[in-house]
Amino acid sequence: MASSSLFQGSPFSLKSNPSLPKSHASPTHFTIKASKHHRRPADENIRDEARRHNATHNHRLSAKYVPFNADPSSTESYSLDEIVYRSQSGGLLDVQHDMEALKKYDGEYWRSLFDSRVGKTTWPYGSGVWSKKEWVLPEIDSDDIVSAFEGNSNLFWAERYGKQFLGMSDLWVKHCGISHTGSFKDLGMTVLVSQVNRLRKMNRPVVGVGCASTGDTSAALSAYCAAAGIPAIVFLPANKISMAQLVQPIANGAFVLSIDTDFDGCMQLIREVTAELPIYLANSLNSLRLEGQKTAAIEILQQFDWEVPDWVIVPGGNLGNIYAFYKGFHMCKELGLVDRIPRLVCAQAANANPLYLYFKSGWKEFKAIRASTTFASAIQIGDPVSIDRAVYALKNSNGIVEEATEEELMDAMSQADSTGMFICPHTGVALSALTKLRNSGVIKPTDRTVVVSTAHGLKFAQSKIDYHSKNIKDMACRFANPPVQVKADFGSVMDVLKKYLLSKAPKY
Ligand SMILES: Cc1ncc(COP(=O)(O)O)c(C=O)c1O
Ligand SMILES: N[C@@H](CCOP(=O)(O)O)C(=O)O
Repeated sequence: MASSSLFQGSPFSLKSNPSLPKSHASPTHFTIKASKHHRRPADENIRDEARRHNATHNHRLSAKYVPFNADPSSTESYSLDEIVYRSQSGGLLDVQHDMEALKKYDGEYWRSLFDSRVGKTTWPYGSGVWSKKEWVLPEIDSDDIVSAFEGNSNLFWAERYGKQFLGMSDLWVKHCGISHTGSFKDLGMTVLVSQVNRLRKMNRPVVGVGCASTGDTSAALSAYCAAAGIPAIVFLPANKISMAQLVQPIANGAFVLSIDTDFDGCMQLIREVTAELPIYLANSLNSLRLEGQKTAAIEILQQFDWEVPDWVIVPGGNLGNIYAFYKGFHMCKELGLVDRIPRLVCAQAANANPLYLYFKSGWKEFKAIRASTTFASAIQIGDPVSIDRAVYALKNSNGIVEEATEEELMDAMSQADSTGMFICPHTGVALSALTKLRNSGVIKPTDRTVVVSTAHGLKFAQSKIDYHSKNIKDMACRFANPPVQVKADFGSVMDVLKKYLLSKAPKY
């Protein structure tokens, strides 16, 4: 157990509430006292209030960049205040936390601290990301944080979908896409843009922030930059993202380049450009992003009262997120919040499946591919930058990779919608993977399974319109539910309604 003295100087220091006996000190006490008796002065906002509290905190926790999966003898590391995306050898980087310092607090401490912050407006902990600040960017001043109180997304019990289509009783959909800009990218972008905000205050040479995107990273980057007054530059593959996604950065005032190439071409260009110009790279090649995204994994455990699900299924494209989930789960295990991690499944569209092919080869040879058009357009990626991270995550979680054809993913999306969800095609990919693993008996009927929904269905309304109008070449659109055209007279309306009600009437 953590001794009470360990709470001193912690983010919820005893100094905040010296009247409490040390044996009863807990993060929760601070919050309860604050919410019951404290009234913010009229001329103070929640940021000012946080600044006043933070003056007593001492930051003993830290994090730095190290080469990803480095040899234990490696001494290469960089401050998070440096602008660096690659290791000396050209490999990926990872954010490494001072685990010894974090381990001074036991699992119960962290569980209570994180639980105590849910549902509050205390800056910045009202965010599902920043409620885990000590594990994300422990050293950033709360005043520098750019947050839309992202995270804390719904974990939806997919009761009807699970029962009707899969014979499952414990199926959940983590709605990461019901968020500020409509995708899980908000979780990572709050962290990256906050760090940029800090760098700019330190007069580091960052004029703007840029990304290549299939539509969700660009939306999140544009919104967070707009909130902070930082220029955003987005490279989009022309005619390959949805209208709703295209209009997001335009509306948020970003500098939008529509480029006649695919995502991989845009990614290559933004890497070259950010090496030449004072533009900070916002794609998940930048490991800062994954620090925010990993909090979705912690949140899932928290929502299950720190019980570990058996499976978590994540749609994969550039492959940062599957590693972020692994990292979040692994940190919870290492720091004693839980005693195991779930098995991970990465789900890819068959039209954009380089990881699946690699997995099927027994991890023998990775080949980048040219991804074909897919309704899951945000994962139309053939040369994922985080391939090494994904393989690491899957190997260390006894993971699996599955794929879904266009028809499978659209049918799964439509079936899910018919049970009250309104999911994106990428979530359809994940649900198809689940169906295959259920049919093959790998996932059992009673296994607690979480499907990660990565974007809001409204961003992909056109794909649903095409499906329900049976307007897709070579697709049966078996679950289409087109509107019935009917004349504007009582008799005609009654006729179609009676027919409908008869088809729905219970058979006794
Ligand atoms: C909606 C959606 N789902 C899934 C993904 C895949 O995430 P990742 O690139 O981290 O694999 C992306 C982006 O790539 C996305 O925008
Ligand atoms: N789906 C992504 C693709 C880029 O992924 P990133 O996580 O590396 O930024 C998008 O929406 O752009």
